[in-house]
Amino acid sequence: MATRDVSHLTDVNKLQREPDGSFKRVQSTFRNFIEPGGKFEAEKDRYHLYVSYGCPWATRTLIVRKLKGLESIIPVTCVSPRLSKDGWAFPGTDVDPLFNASYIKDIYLRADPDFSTRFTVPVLWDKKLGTIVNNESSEIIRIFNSAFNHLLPAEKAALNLYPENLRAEIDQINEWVYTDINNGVYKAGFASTQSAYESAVIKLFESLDRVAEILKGRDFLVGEQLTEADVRLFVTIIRFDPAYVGAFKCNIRTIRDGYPTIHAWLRKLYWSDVFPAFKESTYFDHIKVGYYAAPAMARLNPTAIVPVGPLPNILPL
Ligand SMILES: N[C@@H](CCC(=O)N[C@@H](CS)C(=O)NCC(=O)O)C(=O)O
Repeated sequence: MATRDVSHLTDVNKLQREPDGSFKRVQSTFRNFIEPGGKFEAEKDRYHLYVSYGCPWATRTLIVRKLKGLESIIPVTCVSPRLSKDGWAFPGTDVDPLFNASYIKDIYLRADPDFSTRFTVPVLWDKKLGTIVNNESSEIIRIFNSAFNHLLPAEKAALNLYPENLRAEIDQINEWVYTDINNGVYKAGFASTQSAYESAVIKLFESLDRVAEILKGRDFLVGEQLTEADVRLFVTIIRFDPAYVGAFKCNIRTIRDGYPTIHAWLRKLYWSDVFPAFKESTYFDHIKVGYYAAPAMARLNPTAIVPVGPLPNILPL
């Protein structure tokens, strides 16, 4: 498929920094919902999910897809763990079953030939209309949480990760967890000045202290049940010791040695028999290769050597 040259948009080494050296994430572009009577209706095998197992944002959608039992309704395809100068590529993990595309950018340019921001994962693709429904993980998990319930067995339909009575508290916690922790690790890792790095890393650890307090004597962040707030935090914390401590210099403390309450919460979710989605959506090999050995990370780790530790990647309960 002939596509225009978008190389200036796909190379993470050329990401623009703010004048003070800090990293600013671009807004996602495709922001549609799946709803009855809308342009995008819930149907089996109409939608396709593209992910990277290394990417925390994409992993949010993988976890919720499994928690809700959507595996047979929404198939998934994973890119190579090595983000290249041309962006996410196929194969490497899976072949693209829809278009045999070489890159995720090819999927975006099918939906919008003039697309001109970042070619990110996750991507929720609509096979019927041949376009992208949504490329914002926080919205894709809300879609998965509720839009397909009528096609699911009662037990899966009943699982609600964003219940009405907890929404205010979930929204509130999501806001600072996103800014200081989920995105905070990237702000530290992608900072191009000492002061931008230091302010990001200090804010990150202040917010981890705050999470540690909340999790004292509790298994979940909000209420007495699993919510999307846990999913959104989990994907960053599971990557913390294996990737962010080293690759992004988030090394004031580790989770396993410095944060007993967060560490207990993390291991309970990862090893949970009730919610196997957490363990089954975690691929430490993709995570380590993705952050340490991808061409896109060459500026941060020019040798592309992948660290052996921590061993094990996650401790038993
Ligand atoms: N807001 C997006 C962010 C997704 C995102 O930044 N994904 C990264 C991978 S971890 C990506 O695809 N980056 C490729 C690029 O920026 O070129 C979401 O949460 O869905």
